[in-house]
Amino acid sequence: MLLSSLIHELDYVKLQGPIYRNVSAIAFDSREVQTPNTLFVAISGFASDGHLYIDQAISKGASTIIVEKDVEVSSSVTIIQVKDARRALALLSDRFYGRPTERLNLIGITGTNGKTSTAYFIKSIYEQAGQNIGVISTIGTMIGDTLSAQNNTTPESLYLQQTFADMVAANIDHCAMEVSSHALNLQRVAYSRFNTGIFTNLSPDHLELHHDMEQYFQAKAQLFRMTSKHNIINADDPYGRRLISMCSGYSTEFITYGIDHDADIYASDIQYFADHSLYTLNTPSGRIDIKVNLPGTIYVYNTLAAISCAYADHLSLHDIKEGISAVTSIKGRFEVIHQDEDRKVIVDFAHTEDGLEKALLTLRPFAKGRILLVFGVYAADGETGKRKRSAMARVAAKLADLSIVTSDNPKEQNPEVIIEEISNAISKAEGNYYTRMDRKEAIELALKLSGPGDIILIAGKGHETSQIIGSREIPFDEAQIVQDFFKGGVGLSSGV
Ligand SMILES: CC(=O)N[C@H]1[C@@H](OP(=O)(O)OP(=O)(O)OC[C@H]2O[C@@H](n3ccc(=O)[nH]c3=O)[C@H](O)[C@@H]2O)O[C@H](CO)[C@@H](O)[C@@H]1O[C@H](C)C(=O)N[C@@H](C)C(=O)N[C@H](CCC(=O)O)C(=O)O
Ligand SMILES: Nc1ncnc2c1ncn2[C@@H]1O[C@H](COP(=O)(O)OP(=O)(O)OP(=O)(O)O)[C@@H](O)[C@H]1O
Repeated sequence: MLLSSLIHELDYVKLQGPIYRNVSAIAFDSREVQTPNTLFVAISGFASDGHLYIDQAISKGASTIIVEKDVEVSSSVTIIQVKDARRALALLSDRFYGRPTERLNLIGITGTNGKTSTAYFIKSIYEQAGQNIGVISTIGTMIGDTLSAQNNTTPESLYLQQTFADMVAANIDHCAMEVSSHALNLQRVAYSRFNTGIFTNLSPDHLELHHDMEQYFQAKAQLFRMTSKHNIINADDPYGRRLISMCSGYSTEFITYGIDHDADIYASDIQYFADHSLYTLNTPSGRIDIKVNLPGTIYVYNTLAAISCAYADHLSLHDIKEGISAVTSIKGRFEVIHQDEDRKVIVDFAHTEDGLEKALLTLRPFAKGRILLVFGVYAADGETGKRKRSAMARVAAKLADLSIVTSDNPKEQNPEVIIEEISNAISKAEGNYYTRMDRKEAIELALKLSGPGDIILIAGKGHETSQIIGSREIPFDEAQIVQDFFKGGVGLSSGV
């Protein structure tokens, strides 16, 4: 593509060098520059600075560089200075890949918890209605039956636009994607054309980036100014109600869903069972009975979010009902990985205090024996990390009978310090706990200590198949550990 066309709508501060030159690829990481005539975008990051790698990018073939700062390079290289390199990257990626979201019904899902499951419920409903739909989520990107892994919940704009273009090429008409608050603040979704935005809920998370709940809320709220057709909002969530007031001033139509408050789309007559829930779905165009094959209130909410989206897109109540009941499990979301007459072992991605509380509350009414919880708290720096660890510890102390405190993804932090902080907080809240730094040993200990009627909840890593300790990523498969344990049949006690 010709650089002059690519930068046609780019708002730049300074331009130096030829613009009638070819752009063969775009990169924002010098290590990814592979071909001559690459356009390299230098991003001033949190940990490093892309401007430091401009020479490396040029030596590998970059001939156009987007910068935020003054730099000196050879006159054969085109330098374009912009105010915000991440935003420029998003614009250029959209144009480079042919504005793919003009040809997709793009549905963005944001909120602290429930984004992945909402996306999968949406996928199932649209497929039931015979539609082609792609998904971009923490679990990976799904195009057709192919699931590919990605680094972020919401990928950087370059990869995102490339994925949208792949979806268009595969004749996909709809895309349900998770939109993280990082993505909104860091311009990853700028220039993506969202038809629909969905808000699930807001509770403390990612405060290392957003500092406080107000900033976190404002980050999420940006999505609802980017939508052209529908804003779909959980009316039972306090931040959802704030968002409803904000959205009532926008031209985009909004639809509310909920259980407790008046909402356009709501669930009534809810019956909870150990492995599913039943409810009556009420919409302005009729009622229908719904079966959700994942237990607890959270999946009533997540299905209502998905249903509201399908309803807004005029899908039938019949397809909605069938699509919801066709979801029998979602990887790492309340996934039962072992069940016999004595014990049930569940892996769940609960990694926030709200998620952990909801997971434990879902289990409690159906636990004939005790609830044994294996959990850690992933690394978060400073006061934010300390606050999160004690909040999750208090939830564990209150709602689990016994916790085995262990490592999550400690990354560069000292796992012993993290575990000590959690266990001190459990102790202060008068909960029961053991500690095992090695997560495999922690899981095995919980299984050994479990007795008839007990439920073992392994929380925090869900679908993940590795653990990050220091800078090393080590393969780690919780389902496999549990299966191996029961195959070996070692050391099961009759309870402690
Ligand atoms: C905190 C955060 O979001 N960081 C993102 C940010 O990294 P950064 O600013 O620290 O990058 P940096 O290391 O300072 O490097 C600056 C620039 O120099 C470039 N570079 C660097 C080294 C080199 O040799 N050459 C080179 O060109 C880098 O590619 C980058 O463009 O910009 C990078 C490039 O886009 C992202 O990959 C990176 O996401 C990291 C991997 C990350 O872990 N992010 C998490 C916190 C995140 O985004 N999470 C959300 C929410 C998850 C949820 O749902 O809970 C998500 O959407 O995934
Ligand atoms: N509506 C909800 N309210 C509170 N907790 C929830 C809700 N839905 C799911 N959870 C909890 O959060 C965990 C993660 O769920 P899910 O993956 O759907 O959320 P998410 O928003 O996509 O999170 P992430 O972006 O971190 O993957 C679940 O395993 C569950 O414990």
